[in-house]
Amino acid sequence: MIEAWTAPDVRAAEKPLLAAGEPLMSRAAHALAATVLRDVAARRRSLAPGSPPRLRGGLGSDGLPGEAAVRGPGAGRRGAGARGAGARGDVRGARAVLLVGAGNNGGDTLFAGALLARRGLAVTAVLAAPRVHDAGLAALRAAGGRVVSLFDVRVPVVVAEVAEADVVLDGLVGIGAHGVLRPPAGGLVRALADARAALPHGAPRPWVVAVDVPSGIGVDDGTVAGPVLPADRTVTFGALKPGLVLPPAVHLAGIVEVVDLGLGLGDRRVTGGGAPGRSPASGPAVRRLEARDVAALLRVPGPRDHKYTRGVVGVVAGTEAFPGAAVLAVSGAARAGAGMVRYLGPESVGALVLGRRPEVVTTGGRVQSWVLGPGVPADDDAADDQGRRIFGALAAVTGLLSADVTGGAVPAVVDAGAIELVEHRCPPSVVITPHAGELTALMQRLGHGVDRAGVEAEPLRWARAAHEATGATVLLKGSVTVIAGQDGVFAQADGPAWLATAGAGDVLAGLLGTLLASRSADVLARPGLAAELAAAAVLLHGRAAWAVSGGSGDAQARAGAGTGARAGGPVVALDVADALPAAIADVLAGA
Ligand SMILES: NC(=O)C1=CN([C@@H]2O[C@H](COP(=O)(O)OP(=O)(O)OC[C@H]3O[C@@H](n4cnc5c(N)ncnc54)[C@H](O)[C@@H]3O)[C@@H](O)[C@H]2O)[C@@H](O)CC1
Ligand SMILES: Nc1ncnc2c1ncn2[C@@H]1O[C@H](COP(=O)(O)OP(=O)(O)O)[C@@H](O)[C@H]1O
Ligand SMILES: [K+]
Repeated sequence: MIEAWTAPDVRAAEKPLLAAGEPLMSRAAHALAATVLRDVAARRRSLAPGSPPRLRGGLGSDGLPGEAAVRGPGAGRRGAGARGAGARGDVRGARAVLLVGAGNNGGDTLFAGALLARRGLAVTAVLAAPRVHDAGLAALRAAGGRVVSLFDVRVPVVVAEVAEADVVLDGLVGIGAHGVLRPPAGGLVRALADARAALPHGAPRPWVVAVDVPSGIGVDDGTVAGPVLPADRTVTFGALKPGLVLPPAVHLAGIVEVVDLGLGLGDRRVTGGGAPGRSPASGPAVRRLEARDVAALLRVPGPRDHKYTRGVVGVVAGTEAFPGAAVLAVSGAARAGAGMVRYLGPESVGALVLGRRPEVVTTGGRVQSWVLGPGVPADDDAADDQGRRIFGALAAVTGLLSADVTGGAVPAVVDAGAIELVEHRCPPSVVITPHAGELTALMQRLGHGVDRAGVEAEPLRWARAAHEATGATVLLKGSVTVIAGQDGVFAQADGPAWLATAGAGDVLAGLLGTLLASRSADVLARPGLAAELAAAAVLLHGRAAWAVSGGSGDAQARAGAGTGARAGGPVVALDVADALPAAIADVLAGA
C-alpha cells in the first residue's frame, strides 16, 4: 500500500523528532544531494564519445539511460544514508542552478547545493526571497557556491542561466506553500516553464529535481492553480504528499522518490488536522493499492465453492444502438471470475452477448451484484426498457423497495447512462463510475455550477463532493483514477494511456461487478470495502491493459523520464477483458 500524508500530518510527525534534536534537514539535504549526483553522473555516462564536455549537450532527451534506481511513489524507500551514490561517475564541472525560496524548503536546497559544490559542481543559487535560510546560505557560500538574487537580476537572465545548466533544483516552496507562487518566484517559474515548453521534443534541456514537491502544486489536494516547473524527479521527505499521487499535480512530479526520515507515518496514526473532509487521526489522506494489496482483497474459490457462492453478477447494459457495451461489460464480469453472469436487455443484444459468451444466462434471478448502465444512454427513448430495469435494480440497492419485493440489497456498479438515473441516496456499496464528463453532469444535476474543466482541475474535490452528495462510492476515471469512499480516497495509476479507448470503461464496470459480487456480504457489512475493491478493479484493469499493450515496468516509471521502459502499443477493450484472467493470476502469484 502506498500512502500519502498531508502537510499537517507530516509536520505533526516531525515535531517530536525536531524537539529531540534529530537532524532532519541534514538528512534531507544529504539524500537530495546523493540523488542529484547519481542523476548527473548517469547523464554524463550516457554521453556519446567525442561529445563536448558539457553534460547536457548531446543527450538529446530528457532521459537517464542506464539508470537502475527508477522508482515510483512508494515503490521503495531510500534511507537518508545513501551518500556517495553519485561517486560512480565523475560529476566535476557540471552546472547546477538552485531555485531558493524563503523557508526550509530553500534551506534543504542550499545545504544540498553546498554538498554538490564540494563534489565539484558549479553551483549557482537564485534567491527568490529577500531573506533565505541563513545557515544554508552560509554553507553554500563556504562551499564555493555562487549566489544571485532575483531582486538584482532580471528573469530572462536567470532563464538563460538555467538553459545552460545540467540540473535545476526547485526549492522555492515545499509543504509550507500557501496558494499559487507569488512574485518574484511565480514569474520566474512561469518563464522557466514556458521556455521548457517551447523547446522542440527531444531537445537537450536541464534535468529538473523538485525538492519535496514541485513548487506551486497544491500539496494536499493535487491541484495546479498557477505556474509550476515540471520535474523529472521529485525527492520527497518523510512521506509521500497527496499532490504527488493525485491528478493533475502528479503529472508534474516525474519520478518520485521518498526519503525515509524515520517519521513513523503509517506505523501509527498521527493527529495533524489533515485535509478538509478528513477527520484527524484518520490515517493517510490518499492511498494507492499495490498488487499484493489486491491479492489480499480477491476472494479465491475453494473446494466448497459453487457458482452461486462465488457470486452472480446481474448486468443491465447495452441497447440496440449500443450493443457492444453489453458484450464488453459481460466479458469484463465473466473474465474476472464471476460464478455466473446474468444478462438483462433487448433480445437482439442478448443474442449478441451469447454469441460471444455462451456461458452467460439471459434469464432473471438472484444476483450478488448489479452492473447497471454501460451502453444505455440516459436520454434515449429506445433505452426505456433498460431504464426500467435499471430503476428496478436501483430501487433494490438503495433500499427503496423492501427486500421481499427485490430479493434484497446487493452492491452495484452504476455506470454511464445509469448515473443519470440515480435519484435517491445510495449506500457506499453502490459504486458510481463516471469519467470527468459524466461526473460534471451529475454534479450539475445536483445543483453545483461546475464544468468539465473544473472537475479535471480538482478531481479530488469533486469525487469527494459526489460521494458526499449521493452517499455512493465514487470512482472518477482517468489516467489516475480517483476513488472517494466511506473510509477515504484512493488514487490508482495502473494503466497505459492506450487504455483511453471506447469500451474500456464497460470492461471495468463488469470487472468491478464481479469483485463486488464475490464479496457481496462483506461489502454490505463494511462500508469502506467497496472503495478498496474499486481500487483493486482499477489495478487489475490497468495491468491487463499493460499486458495487452506489450509494455513493461510500473506506470509511473514508464511515464517517467525516458527510462528506456517500453511504452507499449494500442489496445482494444475486449482484449483487455480477455487479459484479466492472466492479470489476476499474476497478482495472486505475487508477480
Ligand atoms: N520541518 C522539518 O523538520 C523538515 C522540513 N523540511 C523541509 O522544509 C519544508 C517546509 O519548510 P517551511 O515550513 O519553512 O515551508 P516552505 O519552505 O515550504 O515554504 C514557506 C516559505 O515560503 C513562503 N511561501 C509560502 N507560500 C508561498 C507562495 N505561494 N509563493 C511564494 N512564497 C511562498 C512563505 O512565506 C515561507 O517563507 C519542507 O517542504 C521540506 O523541504 C526538510 O528539511 C525535512 C525536515
Ligand atoms: N490517459 C489515460 N491513461 C490511462 N488510462 C486512461 C486514460 N484515460 C482514460 N483511461 C481509462 O480508460 C477507461 C475509459 O473509460 P470510459 O471513459 O468510461 O470509456 P467508455 O465509456 O468508452 O468505456 C477508464 O478505465 C479510464 O480510467
Ligand atoms: K519545492
